[in-house]
Amino acid sequence: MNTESEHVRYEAKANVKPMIELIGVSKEFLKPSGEVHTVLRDINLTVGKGEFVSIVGPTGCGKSTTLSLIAGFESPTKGTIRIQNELLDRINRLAACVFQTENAFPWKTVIENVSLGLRLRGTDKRKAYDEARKWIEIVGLKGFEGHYPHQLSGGMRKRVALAQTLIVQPQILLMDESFSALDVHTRHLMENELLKIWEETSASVFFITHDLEEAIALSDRVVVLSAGPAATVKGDYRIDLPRPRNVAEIRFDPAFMRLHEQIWNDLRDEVMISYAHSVGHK
Ligand SMILES: Nc1ncnc2c1ncn2[C@@H]1O[C@H](COP(=O)(O)OP(=O)(O)OP(=O)(O)O)[C@@H](O)[C@H]1O
Repeated sequence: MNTESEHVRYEAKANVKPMIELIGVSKEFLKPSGEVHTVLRDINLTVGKGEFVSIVGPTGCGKSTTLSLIAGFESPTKGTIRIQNELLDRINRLAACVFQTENAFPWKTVIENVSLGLRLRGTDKRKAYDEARKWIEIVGLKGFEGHYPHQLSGGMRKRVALAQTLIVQPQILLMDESFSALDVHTRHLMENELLKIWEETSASVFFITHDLEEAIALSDRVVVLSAGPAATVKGDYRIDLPRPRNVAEIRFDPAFMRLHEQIWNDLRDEVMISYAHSVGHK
């Protein structure tokens, strides 16, 4: 059951302030042949402050490119990106990324890895370690502070990656297939963990996944990108399922199934187009 304060928090989300805005964004790359390859075309997309937005779309359509643009790793060929109402024209300092691959240095222990972000920002060692211990506990790794990454399971290393990212308290969390390498059970645990942590912060999350069920279970909105080249926003769905959610159980909710059917109808067409392209190119 939702408490009253949770209810107010999620009601308020309907009119949240924009944190990330992509306005008429296109992205082109030059092929080695010199030909222009348009990956994204005229993307209009807003992620509100504290909002959890997932993006789904056929393989190769431009999801990671969209994330790179928001992170400021790449700049748009056309259009603008605004972060908290300011034009983004450099690395996005409010954002932190969690990728599919792990971020931990193998020669550093868990606490050294987790505290690193703060140390690099100039925090003294004792304070950084105190803060790291707190985040290690939050992600369920208390007792493993002195372990090296190779002494941990894949799921535990993913927890280290989350703690490494969350310790700097980013206002924007960019996640690219972050849990896709995990077995289903560990994945659900991590997803629930992520929701719990996110609910305690006001971070805006931009989450890339191939898994529509994961997108619906986690998000406030699911955005469908069309098949590339020149992918654009095909659908933008509000997921008004109650919170807090248990990602494993919410899938049995009839409202979840209705949303799944509706979004899948949109996504399936794009997956088929993308598949036809890939077969055509073989
Ligand atoms: N730096 C680059 N230079 C040239 N082409 C690029 C570059 N980055 C991405 N691309 C191309 O842009 C397209 C979209 O790639 P992107 O990785 O964004 O897709 P995606 O939707 O994240 O893919 P997947 O679902 O397979 O992870 C691909 O055709 C890719 O080859």
